[in-house]
Amino acid sequence: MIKPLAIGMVGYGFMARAHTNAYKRVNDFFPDLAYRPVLQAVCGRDAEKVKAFGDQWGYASHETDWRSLVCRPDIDAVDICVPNNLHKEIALAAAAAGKMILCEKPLSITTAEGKEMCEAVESAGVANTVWYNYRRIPAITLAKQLIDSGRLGRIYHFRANFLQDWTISSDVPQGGTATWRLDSTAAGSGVTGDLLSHCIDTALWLNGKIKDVSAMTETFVKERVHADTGQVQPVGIDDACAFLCHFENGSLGMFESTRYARGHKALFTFEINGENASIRWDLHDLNRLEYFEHGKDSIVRGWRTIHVTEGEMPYMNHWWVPGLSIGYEHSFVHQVADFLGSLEQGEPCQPDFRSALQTQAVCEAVLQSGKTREWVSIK
Ligand SMILES: NC(=O)C1=CN([C@@H]2O[C@H](COP(=O)(O)OP(=O)(O)OC[C@H]3O[C@@H](n4cnc5c(N)ncnc54)[C@H](OP(=O)(O)O)[C@@H]3O)[C@@H](O)[C@H]2O)C=CC1
Ligand SMILES: O=C1CO[C@H](CO)[C@@H](O)[C@@H]1O
Repeated sequence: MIKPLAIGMVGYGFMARAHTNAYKRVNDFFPDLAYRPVLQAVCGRDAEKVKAFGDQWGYASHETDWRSLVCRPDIDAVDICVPNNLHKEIALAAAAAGKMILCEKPLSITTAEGKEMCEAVESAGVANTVWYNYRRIPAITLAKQLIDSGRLGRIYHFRANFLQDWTISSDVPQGGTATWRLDSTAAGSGVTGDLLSHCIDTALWLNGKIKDVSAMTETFVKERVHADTGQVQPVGIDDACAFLCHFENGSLGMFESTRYARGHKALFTFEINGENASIRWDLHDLNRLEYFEHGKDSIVRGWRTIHVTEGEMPYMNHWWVPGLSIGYEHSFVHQVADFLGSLEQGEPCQPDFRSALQTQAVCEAVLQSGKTREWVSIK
């Protein structure tokens, strides 16, 4: 008998849509799972909008205060899809109420807060995961398999970018419901926590721990109108960030992110250079992995494209016939499938809070180094 898992969704914005879609799709494409998500309740402060979302997507009820939602006895798992400054408080309350937690990234605003969140879920013994969903794009999961199988040999370089251009205009306000990412109180940081956190999570997963970082951060537009107060206020987030790092395996890392790269909306790319082979990937072409293997005869050696659409490739036997592509939204379906699978196995679903804390520590060190202009070790 399949067991119901009652979801309490906090937030009804971009990620709430992506996650709800995943909860609705997962059992049809992963029919062997022992659990079935049930859309029990959704929460947001605007009663009319949250009700409309709940009705559209099929939630059984709605709430306007997350404190009521996390205490409801008919909720098994709380999904945190709200601005970053709310993650900690909601997670602590949910853990205290004995709920499983699926928390959006970044885990927290600071590493100290992240530690509290880890301690809370660990002492409550509740299942937990953080939505670093890009790991579950099949091409990235395949890259992990290729690296772990030793095909690349010793790794020398890991470089990653996450580029956007949506904040170039100084007319974009900070704060408010649509632009909370520019308000340091709500977001914690700018591109470091919002975008580089994805690159860092991917890097830690593929290439192991980072020892130290040296960063450069910039805030190009120094003042913006605050959407809530209408006042012009200083901007406290990083608009752009680039950092160098040493990985524990001896390789060097180079990372860059900005919201001022005209022409780029979501250019997430990475490249890994090993002694025997290199890999590169681009979110714009997410079903392909570029691969170069030095061992091939030199007359046929060269970069080749692996189409990650074959049944034996990660997750792909759950979708269409070989050769047909999947998209961004499937990474969330995969994360839900893995979370439900991990409940059955009694295993953590990675990245769990403890693992995501590593990403948080790197983000914090990057921001510190951006201020001090010194190398900072990761604690
Ligand atoms: N994994 C990924 O790739 C991505 C992750 N994210 C992360 O997801 C999180 C949410 O981002 P996103 O979905 O884009 O945000 P949105 O701005 O689209 O939605 C935020 C939601 O939070 C609700 N909200 C805000 N304050 C409260 C509150 N006090 N109580 C209850 N609900 C509240 C808002 O509704 P109302 O105003 O009515 O309260 C709104 O529904 C962030 O942490 C972000 O970093 C975002 C995008 C992609
Ligand atoms: O992956 C992502 C894409 O961009 C969003 C912002 O525009 C991020 O919040 C998100 O984590």
